[in-house]
Parts: sequence; structure tokens; C-alpha cells
Amino acid sequence: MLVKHSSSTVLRRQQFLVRTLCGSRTHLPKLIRATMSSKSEAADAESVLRTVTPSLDPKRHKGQAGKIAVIGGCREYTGAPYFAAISALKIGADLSHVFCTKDAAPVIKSYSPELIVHPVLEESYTISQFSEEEKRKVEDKVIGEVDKWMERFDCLVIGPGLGRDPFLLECVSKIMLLAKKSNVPFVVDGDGLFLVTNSIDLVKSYPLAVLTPNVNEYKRLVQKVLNCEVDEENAGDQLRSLAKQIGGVTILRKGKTDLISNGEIVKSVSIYGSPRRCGGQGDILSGGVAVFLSWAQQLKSDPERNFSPSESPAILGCIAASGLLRKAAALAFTKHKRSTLTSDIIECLGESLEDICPAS
Ligand SMILES: NC(=O)C1=CN([C@@H]2O[C@H](COP(=O)(O)OP(=O)(O)OC[C@H]3O[C@@H](n4cnc5c(N)ncnc54)[C@H](OP(=O)(O)O)[C@@H]3O)[C@@H](O)[C@H]2O)[C@@H](O)CC1
Ligand SMILES: Nc1ncnc2c1ncn2[C@@H]1O[C@H](COP(=O)(O)OP(=O)(O)OP(=O)(O)O)[C@@H](O)[C@H]1O
Ligand SMILES: [Mg+2]
Repeated sequence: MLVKHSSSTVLRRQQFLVRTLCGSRTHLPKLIRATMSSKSEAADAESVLRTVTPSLDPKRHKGQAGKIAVIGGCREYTGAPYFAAISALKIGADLSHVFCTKDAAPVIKSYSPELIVHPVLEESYTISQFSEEEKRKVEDKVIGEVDKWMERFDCLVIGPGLGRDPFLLECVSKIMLLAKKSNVPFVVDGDGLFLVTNSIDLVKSYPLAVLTPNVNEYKRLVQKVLNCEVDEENAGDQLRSLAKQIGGVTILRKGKTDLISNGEIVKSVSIYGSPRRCGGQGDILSGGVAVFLSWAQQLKSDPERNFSPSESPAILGCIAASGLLRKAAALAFTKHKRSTLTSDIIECLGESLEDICPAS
């Protein structure tokens, strides 16, 4: 469990959120509000960051600031799950796990002793000689290994560096079902989106699912779900329709401006980040969404709070993560210019958050 806040803190935050997320729109006539709602509304990401980031309380024990698990990492990709998992820790989670294939595990462990790495996923080539029954046993074992941890996690990140092996993806679809059964929120990114685009029912109508597509992943989702092409002219409305069509999941469409919708509202974050487009920045984002969503979820569990759809933990988590990533990318770029890499941005997460929410 995450830290609880005093009722006065909660009240202040509630008033603050109403101002931040609704602003003067609450006083506008209905017709004007309806017109505005067809477009995206710029989110005040720094205010949301201040609202959801818990204070550092010496009474808290290990785990209360968040336990995140990344499901990803295979023969090809070891960087992506590492970026997502280490970003979660650098932002402030207490524990970060990675569930990956046996090949990827020693590599990911060698990047950092901070991560708890489970070498449990299997790809088809390791079981190619097995009978159908033996394959089913392997699948049960994989699911069992994740299931024994599931209830402890505050959020999963499914997909960074997962690869597209059919057997592995079949196991991951069962992991998604387990997460839903235990009401554990999850962020779907990278190859997790490849899986979900081909099996939308895996996430449909699960309010604790967040999808974080990049330009390609978004295009595939729109084609599959809305049966049309991406419409840049009406980007906000199209994103809202997509999220609604998938039963109100939250979607963060990454790009020059990050657009976020849960089928009801559309928010945008366009704080200046970095002109470097090196790979891995989306992985930082997915780890960040998981942490901020967990923190916002904790605020929501306070009985004195009355969350409106516009302040759902998933929406707040997306706004906060997008704002922080962009701020850290800007800072890393001032230091490293053309040589800015994803690891440099990760090193700037702490300083960027400190600037907005000082630790003491
Ligand atoms: N270090 C690691 O381990 C990392 C591993 N990663 C993992 O890799 C897996 C696959 O994810 P992905 O993002 O590479 O696949 P996808 O989205 O299909 O893009 C493929 C190609 O699409 C193009 N393209 C991209 N943007 C475009 C644009 N704006 N407009 C137009 N075209 C655009 C561009 O191709 P180009 O034609 O330029 O060569 C690009 O190369 C996934 O598991 C992910 O987590 C990454 O997280 C990175 C760090
Ligand atoms: N054209 C852009 N200008 C400014 N920022 C951008 C631009 N495109 C993406 N970003 C920022 O980079 C973040 C990652 O988006 P990107 O499209 O690179 O994801 P991705 O392709 O999934 O990354 P990864 O390489 O980790 O898979 C976004 O949240 C956004 O803040
Ligand atoms: Mg990506």
C-alpha cells in the first residue's frame, strides 16, 4: 500500500485539482463547454505532478511508494525493459521487478543490481521439440511464476522489449487476464500493443488499462479499431473515439504533443522536451506512467476524495509522466546536446522532479 494523506492535505489537493483540471470552464455556458470539449485541453502537468507525488514520510515502510513490474525483455531487446524499470525507481517507486526471458535476465541484471529480475518467460525456440501437453505445462509454469507475485504489484508495464514470439505473447495475454482478475492496473507499450491490437478484448472495458502508442502503434490501433486512417485534423476527437470504442481505457498518444484520453476528456501535454529522438524515451514514459498512476490511485482510495472522470488516476498518471519526461529530456539536452541518450534523460529524472516537488 502507498502512503495515506491527512484530510487537510487531501482537501487542498482536491480543490487544487478542480482548479487545475477544470479551470474556468466550470463557469462557462453549456454550449461553449461543448465546443471546447471537442478539442484537447492543455494540462498543467507541473500542478498534477505536485498533486500526485507523495511526501517523503519517515514512517513509511519499503513498498509503500510503489511496487512496479515490467513484463518484457527477450533475446533482441534488453534495453527497453531496463529503461522502464529503472525509471520507475528513479522517479520514486520502492521496488521494480522485471519478468523476462532466460536469455535476457543476466543481461538486465548486469545493468543494475537495483532491479529484481525473474527469468521466467519462454520463447517458441526453447520449446520447439516439446509436445502440445509439455508446452501447456510450460505455459502454466510461466503464469504461475507471475501469479504468485501479482497481488503485491501496484502497476504492471507490459510490453517494452517483449518481442513478438507467438508462444511468449500467448503467455502474456494470460498474464493480462490475471492482472484484471486481481484489479492490478497495467500500462501497455511496445510489443504489448502489438498483442492488444490483435486481441482488443484483452483490454476492452478495463478501466485500469493505459495504452501508450507511438506513431506506428497508434496507426495500427486506429486502423484495427476504428477501421480508418489517422486523422491529424481532428486528432483529439479521434483519440476520444478510439478510447471510447475500447470501452473507456486510457490512451496516451505519443508525439510532438502527447494527447491523453479516456473516451470522455482529452488532455494535451506539449512542454518543450528535447529535439533528440533516440530510442528508449517511450520506455521511460511507460515506467513513469506506472508510478504516477499508482500514486494517484492511492489518492483516490482516500474516502474523503471524490474523483471526477477528468481526474482518474490513469489520466493523472499520464499527464504527470509526460510532463516529467519532457522536463528531464530538456535538462539532459542542455547538458549533452547532440550526444543526449536515454540513459542521460533517466539521470535527469530526479533533478527534474526535485525542481517541481522538493524532497524536503
Ligand atoms: N534499447 C532497446 O532495447 C529498445 C527497444 N525497443 C523495443 O523495440 C520493440 C519495437 O519497438 P519500436 O518502437 O522500434 O517499433 P515501431 O514502433 O514499430 O518502430 C519501428 C520503426 O518505425 C519507424 N518510425 C518510428 N517513428 C516514426 C515516425 N515518427 N514516423 C515514421 N516512421 C517512424 C522507424 O523506422 P525507419 O523506417 O525510420 O527505419 C522505426 O525504427 C519494442 O519492444 C520496443 O519496446 C524500443 O523501446 C527502443 C529501445
Ligand atoms: N516529435 C517530438 N517532439 C517532441 N517530443 C516528442 C516527439 N515525439 C515524441 N516525443 C516525446 O518522446 C516520448 C516518447 O515518444 P516516442 O514516440 O519516441 O515513443 P516510442 O517510439 O515508443 O519510444 P521507444 O524508442 O522507447 O520505443 C513522448 O512521450 C514524447 O513526450
Ligand atoms: Mg516504444
